[in-house]
Amino acid sequence: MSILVYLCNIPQSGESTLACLQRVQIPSVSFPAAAGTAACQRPRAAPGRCQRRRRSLPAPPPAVARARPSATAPPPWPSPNARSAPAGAGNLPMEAAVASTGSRLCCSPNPVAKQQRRRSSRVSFVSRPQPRGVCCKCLPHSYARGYAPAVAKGGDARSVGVERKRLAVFVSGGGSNFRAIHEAALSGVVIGDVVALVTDKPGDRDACFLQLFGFPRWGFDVVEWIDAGCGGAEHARHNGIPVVVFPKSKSSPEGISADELLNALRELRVDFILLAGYLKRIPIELVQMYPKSILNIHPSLLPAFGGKGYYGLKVHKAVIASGARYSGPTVHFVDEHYDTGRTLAQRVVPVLPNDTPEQLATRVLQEEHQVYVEAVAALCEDRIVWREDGVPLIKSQTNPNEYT
Ligand SMILES: Nc1nc2c(c(=O)[nH]1)N[C@@H](CN(C=O)c1ccc(C(=O)N[C@@H](CCC(=O)O)C(=O)O)cc1)CN2
Ligand SMILES: NCC(=O)N[C@@H]1O[C@H](COP(=O)([O-])[O-])[C@@H](O)[C@H]1O
Repeated sequence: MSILVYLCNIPQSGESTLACLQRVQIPSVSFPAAAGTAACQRPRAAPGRCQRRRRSLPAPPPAVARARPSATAPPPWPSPNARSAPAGAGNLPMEAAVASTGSRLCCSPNPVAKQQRRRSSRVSFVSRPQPRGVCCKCLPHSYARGYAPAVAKGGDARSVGVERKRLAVFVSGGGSNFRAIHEAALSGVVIGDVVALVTDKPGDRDACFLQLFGFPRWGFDVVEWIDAGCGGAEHARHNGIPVVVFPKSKSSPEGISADELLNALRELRVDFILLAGYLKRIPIELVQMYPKSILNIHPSLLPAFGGKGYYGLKVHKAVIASGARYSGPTVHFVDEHYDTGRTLAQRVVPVLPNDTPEQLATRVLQEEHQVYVEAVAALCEDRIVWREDGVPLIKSQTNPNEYT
């Protein structure tokens, strides 16, 4: 049995390998791998040279093979007429009454599903410092329990007693929202760690850019291109974050199946999934395994301009063509359909009379980076409360009686 382990020279000048691994929160592992699992993505632009080394490893213990998550159906949304959420319906005991609305609030997410996801991993792994830093790569269902992430600098009183949440971010393109979330996690604004980047576009920058913005933008400055667009997977590789390719497709044959993805997320002990410009539908098995635990950011004021066909510049073109005077991003929980999950947060920006789709996209994107980080910070601090009619609210960090 053998896997490819790519060793890269990640350490910065004068930095020890271990310090480097702690800085980028990268596991230093070599582990058994099951045959035929998706290969990891080779880092492309890592600072040092990547050396490709084939190693033979013992076959994985049988326990590692294809353990399947037992997803539980999500609790039914409480009926608007319900006096209170049904017991055990995924809501914790009432948290408080909100004077302004007279409604009652409950907590989430569903502790039962969360407990199931946290079932101890049966993966054993051999962890030893690599001679020259480690690029990454976990093979999906044999991923070793990660290196305990270093506590991000900037941790403050908010983080005392709050367990750092483990985040998987899904991207298809440039990844500016992913980078904003990752930077917020490293700075301590978000009490969590990005432990995986999932993408359907692991590295084909042209296709990814075309995909997201729907047209070629050849001939403009490459730096702008990288900054503005296809870099989600690149940023992950640069920062030692494992990249998982999902789904499998002709353009990404190394991708994994939905079952393998569920397994990988459970092995990674992921608490929350954050979609950030991901263009594929999240399968219902994943939605059921992560009730009230998957967020998405959409670049319009949902429910307007959402659903199948509404992504990237297509959204902004439709907004401008409609004559709408305002637009803005929506952060919402994800259900099995495109953009129909419960809205959690929105920001508003003006649509100017001579706006081009690109100009509006830029204005909206600036707000996305802020509102998504705020929503993810609230999610990681358990500050999301669910009104009895099923509307999620964000409890203020400073005033527990204030909600948005
Ligand atoms: N189960 C869910 N999956 C996803 C959701 C969701 O709300 N529920 N959100 C999308 C993100 N998104 C809008 O925010 C979105 C992405 C893509 C599309 C779309 O029409 N896609 C095309 C295929 C595009 C491609 O593969 O290049 C399509 O399905 O025909 C609409 C909305 C992420 N997943
Ligand atoms: N319907 C989904 C959709 O259109 N998502 C949008 O894709 C862009 C991704 O940018 P990023 O890769 O720079 O974060 C963002 O504007 C996001 O709202």
